[in-house]
Amino acid sequence: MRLAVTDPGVPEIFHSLQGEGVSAGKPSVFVRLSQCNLHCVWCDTAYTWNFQDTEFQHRDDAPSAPRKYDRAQETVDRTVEELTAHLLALPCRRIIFTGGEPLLQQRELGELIQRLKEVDPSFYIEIETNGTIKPLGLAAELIDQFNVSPKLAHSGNDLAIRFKLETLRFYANDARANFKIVIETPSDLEEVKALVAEAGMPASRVWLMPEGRTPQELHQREHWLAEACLKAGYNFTGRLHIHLYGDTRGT
Ligand SMILES: Nc1nc2[nH]cc(C(=O)O)c2c(=O)[nH]1
Ligand code: SF4
Ligand SMILES: [Mg+2]
Repeated sequence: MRLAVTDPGVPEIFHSLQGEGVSAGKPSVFVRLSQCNLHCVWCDTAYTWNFQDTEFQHRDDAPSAPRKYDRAQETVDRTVEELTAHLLALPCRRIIFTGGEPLLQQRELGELIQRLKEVDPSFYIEIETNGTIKPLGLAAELIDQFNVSPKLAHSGNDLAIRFKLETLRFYANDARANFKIVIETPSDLEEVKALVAEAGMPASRVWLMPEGRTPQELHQREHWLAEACLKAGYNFTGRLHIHLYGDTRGT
């Protein structure tokens, strides 16, 4: 499987508190897989996809110098066997596969989860996914919780690649899925309401989260977003890890 790295050659696997959404505050092991099928302008893990041979644009780009990452330096490959051994040795059974988009590697991911649960059925598996890819096979069967984060227009992705109605309806009909939508401005609320209605997401399984990669940016949005959640009946989530550690790999 292809993973992101904290340092060249070191896979980004780390023990931290889940910072976002329904399980916020829970001790977890994160496994960050490389590669994404979307290219959000504000993505905080652009080192999983914004490689030198691509044309993608990101907010961090300087006008004449796009911020691009070296694919070889930013990725590392590990077999399912190696990852199984690595995760079994860690003192935490809540595993969160994130990325990038982890379902791009769902066949191997399913095998990895199967091996983990064979050894220890108490493993609890969350996945952070952008909601454009349906889980299949072992992944569909064995993932305990889908944290689905559909992207709005402000992400900069074309509608055709970021919005897959049938896939969102699939998640809306699966009680293991909850939705975590990144919000930038109060005007995003109308887009959220239309999305929630069209996909049939129950409001009780919808979390709104401020966009921000610094405590200051988050703070600016938290107050009006909390009010908006109260008014519309959605859940609110901050980004605990940004307040605790800043925008740092491996946290
Ligand atoms: N602590 C912590 N919580 C997180 N929840 C979702 C994360 C992600 O990057 O997907 C994340 C992350 O990177 N760190
Ligand atoms: S879907 Fe997630 S990982 Fe992919 S570009 Fe958007 S924010 Fe980044
Ligand atoms: Mg993150």
